[in-house]
Amino acid sequence: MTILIVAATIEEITPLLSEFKLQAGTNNCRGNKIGVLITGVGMTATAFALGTEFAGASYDLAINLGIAGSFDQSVELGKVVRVAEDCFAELGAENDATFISIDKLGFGQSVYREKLPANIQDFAPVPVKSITVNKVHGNDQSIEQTLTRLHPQIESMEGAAFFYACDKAGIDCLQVRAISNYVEKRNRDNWKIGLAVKNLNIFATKFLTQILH
Ligand SMILES: O=C(O)c1cccc(C(=O)CC[C@H]2O[C@@H](n3cnc4c(=O)[nH]cnc43)[C@H](O)[C@@H]2O)c1
Repeated sequence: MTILIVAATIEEITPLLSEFKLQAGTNNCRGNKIGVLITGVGMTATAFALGTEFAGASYDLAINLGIAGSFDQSVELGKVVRVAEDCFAELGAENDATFISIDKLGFGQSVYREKLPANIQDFAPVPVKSITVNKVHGNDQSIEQTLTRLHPQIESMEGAAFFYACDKAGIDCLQVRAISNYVEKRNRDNWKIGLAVKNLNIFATKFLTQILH
């Protein structure tokens, strides 16, 4: 099996890389080709890195691992979720108080979905609906407007770009994120990045162990 592991920063997947003795670039692991791609934070960096990668190599499955913010404050920090659907939340035009999506403008598609191979559906975590943003929400009014318009459960800065690139390249894709913070007025003291990274890597290690046999 050929797998590409994609993360914005190396810190988010360091425990996984250590466990499987993987490095950024191409690795041979138990007879499987495993690529590790560190894209940098944000949609532009992700799209460029994946476009470059997919131009030179094909994979059976690409996995995006990262942390994310949860709009729902009843979700425990550290929880691991699977992004079934992601959306370029800001791609479109403002018309005074209303927002016109890229779909409605007729210039493209804002929503992309995971594409799971049949054999991994049984052990994937709970599915959620995510949005991808250039500007992390940190204002009560804009959070309320986004919740009303898109009904997201979580947000990240890369997910939709990951799905977009996989869709264009025709590669199966899975996005798994652990909740590091709530989407609220910015308060870094409340973030639990260490816990989210730990839980994300526990999941990813089990997952990779299962699919590599
Ligand atoms: O210090 C800040 O205000 C700040 C704002 C945005 C992101 C960060 C990070 O350090 C993490 C970047 C990384 O994590 C993902 N992430 C985590 N939480 C969120 C969120 O609430 N909204 C959007 N993205 C989030 C993101 O995908 C980045 O890769 C610090």
